[in-house]
Amino acid sequence: MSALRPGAGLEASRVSFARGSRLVVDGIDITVPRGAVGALLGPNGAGKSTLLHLVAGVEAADVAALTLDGDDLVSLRRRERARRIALVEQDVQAPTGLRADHVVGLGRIPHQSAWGGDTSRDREIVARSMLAAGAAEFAERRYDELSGGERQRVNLARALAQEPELLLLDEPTNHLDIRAQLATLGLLRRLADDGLSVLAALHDLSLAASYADHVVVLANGAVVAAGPPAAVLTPELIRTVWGVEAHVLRHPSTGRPLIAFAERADGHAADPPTDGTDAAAASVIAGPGGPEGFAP
Ligand SMILES: Nc1ncnc2c1ncn2[C@@H]1O[C@H](COP(=O)(O)OP(=O)(O)OP(=O)(O)O)[C@@H](O)[C@H]1O
Repeated sequence: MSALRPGAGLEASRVSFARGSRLVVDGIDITVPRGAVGALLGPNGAGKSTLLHLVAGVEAADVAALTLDGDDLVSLRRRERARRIALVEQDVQAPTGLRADHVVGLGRIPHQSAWGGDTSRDREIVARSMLAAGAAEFAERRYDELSGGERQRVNLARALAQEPELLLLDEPTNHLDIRAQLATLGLLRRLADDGLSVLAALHDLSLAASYADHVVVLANGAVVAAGPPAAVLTPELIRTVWGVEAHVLRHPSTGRPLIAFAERADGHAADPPTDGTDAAAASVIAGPGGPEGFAP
């Protein structure tokens, strides 16, 4: 990794945004240092997608101080911002009939001149991005005929093709089978290790704890906790924010938090485990060091 200057990465402060009279993002401060993976957690409607949109510039914050590597994002021209920040959204509209590799090629637009068209370098980056995101096998298929998980991989490839400094992802594991989830988060981890800043909204607390350096928990548009996963993801916090009972175990190989929910089928909280055996019954996930990529 290259030497970092102070303030490298994303620094967002006092980010606020109202829809009508309702403040849906309420004075949020968030930092994602260069080379770090940050996970944005919180219940439905907490404001995660809205915050990602505000950072990406899809919507304009009412109030915000946003810098990327010390540069003011708010005053940056749209094209420059698109060169430096990529957003993987949950639902992407693409023109009907477009091939998957052409959708990925859209990620090159901020780097191209108006009359230049695709260069061999653009095509090489598209192919490399599709391979990294596990989407190479769909390259010639129509995007609108792909499954949800296949489209999700193409969306990630498109963002990688943008060659951003900051990668924002809204539930990037949505629709993905477990192998693809682990491959995606492993890929994000490796990209961050190479210097990318990553901020992903996630619902799976154990996956977030396995791959993120830092988690930020939102509720009602505000940050309720932030810090290393092991410090933040406590049973008390999970009960307060999500209203569910959980046991926080240790991943047997990584030592990172592993969340086992303690809700019984009748809707009542289960009794806490009496020994460590419940840990084995919890869904054990591979942390960094698990599957290396999409190839079987
Ligand atoms: N287009 C919209 N018009 C009006 N309200 C909206 C719109 N989009 C989002 N909201 C509201 O803003 C709040 C924050 O929504 P947001 O999508 O950011 O939450 P989220 O944390 O991403 O939720 P989820 O986990 O369900 O994706 C919610 O109360 C939501 O209903």
